[in-house]
Amino acid sequence: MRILVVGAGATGGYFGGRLLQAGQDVTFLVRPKRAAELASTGLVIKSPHGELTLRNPPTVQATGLKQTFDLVLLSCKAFDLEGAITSFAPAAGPRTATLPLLNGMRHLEMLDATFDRERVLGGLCSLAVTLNEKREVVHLAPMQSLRFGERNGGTSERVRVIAEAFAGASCGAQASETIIQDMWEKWVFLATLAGTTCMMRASIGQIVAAPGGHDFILAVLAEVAALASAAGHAPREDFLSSASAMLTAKGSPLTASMFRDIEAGARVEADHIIGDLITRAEAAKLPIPKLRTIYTHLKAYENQRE
Ligand SMILES: NC(=O)C1=CN([C@@H]2O[C@H](COP(=O)(O)OP(=O)(O)OC[C@H]3O[C@@H](n4cnc5c(N)ncnc54)[C@H](OP(=O)(O)O)[C@@H]3O)[C@@H](O)[C@H]2O)C=CC1
Ligand SMILES: CC(C)(CO)C(=O)C(=O)O
Repeated sequence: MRILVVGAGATGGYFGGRLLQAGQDVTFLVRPKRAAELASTGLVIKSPHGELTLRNPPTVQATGLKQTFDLVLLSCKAFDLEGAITSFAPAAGPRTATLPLLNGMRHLEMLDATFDRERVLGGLCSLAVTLNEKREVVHLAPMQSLRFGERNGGTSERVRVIAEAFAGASCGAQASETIIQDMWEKWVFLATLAGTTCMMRASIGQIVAAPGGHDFILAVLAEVAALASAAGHAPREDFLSSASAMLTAKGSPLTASMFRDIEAGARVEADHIIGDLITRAEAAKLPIPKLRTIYTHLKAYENQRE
């Protein structure tokens, strides 16, 4: 199976690197700066699951994309999606499956508009990864999971083939027969985690230890969960109880990748992760006072960066 990983940042570098390590036919679609970095230092992964340096990982730049691939693993940030779609479109033939790893949901509609719905799978990843100052991929905690599946549910031959390609990569990848529900639940968790830790500039444990912190987190969770329910994807009971526990755990160092981006002064996916929820709340006429404050805060941060 020929796999094109779009982006060799934190998530793309991690999962693409694990696939390469397992002997899969992987090429990274990168921009010039990242191409030069990878050519000079290789792709370096530092992880509790094992460190890895891949010298000269196969890369291609948009102008050099001449052939189609079987699978596109899409790992850009939401604000780069339009440009990324234009770049990888020549690699997506009629039988190419695109598997996005982005948080949120709105990217599915954007991908459908270019590639048609049946060529776009559902997907998500759960792990904490970042690029350090040496541009190495640093995996911050043992948790790792990547899920993918048919958006109409059930399974298919192409999903089975993708699962086979991931089988030797030991990166927690697994097919799902309920991927859209899984993506909604991930969004509920992430929006609560990113919204609260970014606004408070603190980890879950530090927020919980502050007066009103525990209740604030649960109130945000309730707002996002109500939106998922209004969209027909009410979070499942077991998800809600484990999410509530993780999001209110005393002493927890947990933060979101968006929090790490803010700490680094980097751009954030405010519109994709929180703004899209506000749009949906307005359509459903649901009150979301906490999410509105979080969104104002993130947009003010973005204004400050300009
Ligand atoms: N980091 C994490 O722990 C997690 C992140 N996510 C989600 O995964 C998604 C990706 O995040 P993450 O991996 O952290 O982001 P990064 O910023 O680390 O990586 C994104 C990469 O995409 C590349 N890119 C963007 N546009 C293009 C293009 N047109 N052609 C080629 N490469 C391109 C960027 O390249 P360049 O270097 O040139 O800018 C960058 O290397 C986000 O939606 C995030 O919310 C989900 C779970 C965990
Ligand atoms: C939920 C979490 C923390 C793990 O995947 C995440 O998606 C992120 O930090 O962006």
